[in-house]
Amino acid sequence: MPLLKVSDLSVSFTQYAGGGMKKQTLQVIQDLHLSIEPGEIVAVIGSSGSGKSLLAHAIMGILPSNAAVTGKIEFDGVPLDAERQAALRGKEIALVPQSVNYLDPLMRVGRQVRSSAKGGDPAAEQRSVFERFGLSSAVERMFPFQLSGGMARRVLVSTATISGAKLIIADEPTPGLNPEAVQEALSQFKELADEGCAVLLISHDIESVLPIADKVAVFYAGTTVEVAPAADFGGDGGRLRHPYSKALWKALPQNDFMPIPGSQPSPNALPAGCLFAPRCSAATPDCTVARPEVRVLRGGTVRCIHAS
Ligand SMILES: Nc1ncnc2c1ncn2[C@@H]1O[C@H](COP(=O)(O)OP(=O)(O)OP(=O)(O)O)[C@@H](O)[C@H]1O
Ligand code: NI
Repeated sequence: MPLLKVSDLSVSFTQYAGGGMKKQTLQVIQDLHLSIEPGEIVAVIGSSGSGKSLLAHAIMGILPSNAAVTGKIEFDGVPLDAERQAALRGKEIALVPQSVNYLDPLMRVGRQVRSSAKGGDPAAEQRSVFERFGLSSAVERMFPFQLSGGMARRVLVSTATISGAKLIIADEPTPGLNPEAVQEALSQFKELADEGCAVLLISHDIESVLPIADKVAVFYAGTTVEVAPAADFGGDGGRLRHPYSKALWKALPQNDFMPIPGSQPSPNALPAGCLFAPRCSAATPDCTVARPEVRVLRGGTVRCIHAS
């Protein structure tokens, strides 16, 4: 049984445009599906604005109050409603945020990390988790502004680890880190997965996450166009199922370095049929009729009527 199962998730925001007279709906996530098993690392890949962070916030239950959510999120086989989200947040489900701005600027970091401990001896647990992630005991007494980027990231990972969470959601955990620090950060997530934790790893950078990911979910304009075993990202991309995943793969410098023409549609101007059709070289008139359903194909899933 998956630890987390997201089905048909949609998120929209209502905004008032044109001097507050006109109401517009921004459809930011549509019919999104995703599941993750204990011990598994699922990488969520997609360009800026594709809905990656909003998915994380929807699972955590921290979307802004003007967001309307439909669909189903289940954790451990039980629906994850607002009450359960509040009860599990920071305990069974932990977020490793992108930025140190999520730390309390006025509290020493040791104390912040200890406040997430679930065991009986928070001080001992905090020391052991700091040791595990190479943070000296002096760091305990520092304030967030005194930390380097790499130290701050280790503090954030320490907080998630000490909580003993079953699901860790890491939102772009490696921005601005040098390549060695990126590898170090990713190996820490791999260790947590090896200990049985499910890890949802959000990233722009498909290459760096591939070595540790089990599955890759490719996001486009607020939906999952493909979920593939990580091993399918290889060679000329021929094992991939969706034209967008293939195009992403081919766009990498070490592959064809071919950019994808056009741009991702904005949430207030989504095309009627397949969201990728306007940019797809394989699109036919059928593609513009309706949103393609999710299909299971060769051990993955795809939303494309032509995929085979
Ligand atoms: N509070 C909000 N109100 C209206 N629109 C929003 C709100 N928050 C996010 N959006 C829009 O939702 C879409 C998805 O945003 P999201 O932050 O999930 O993207 P992302 O994939 O995480 O991008 P990035 O890689 O840049 O972090 C974007 O078009 C964004 O502008
Ligand atoms: Ni984001």
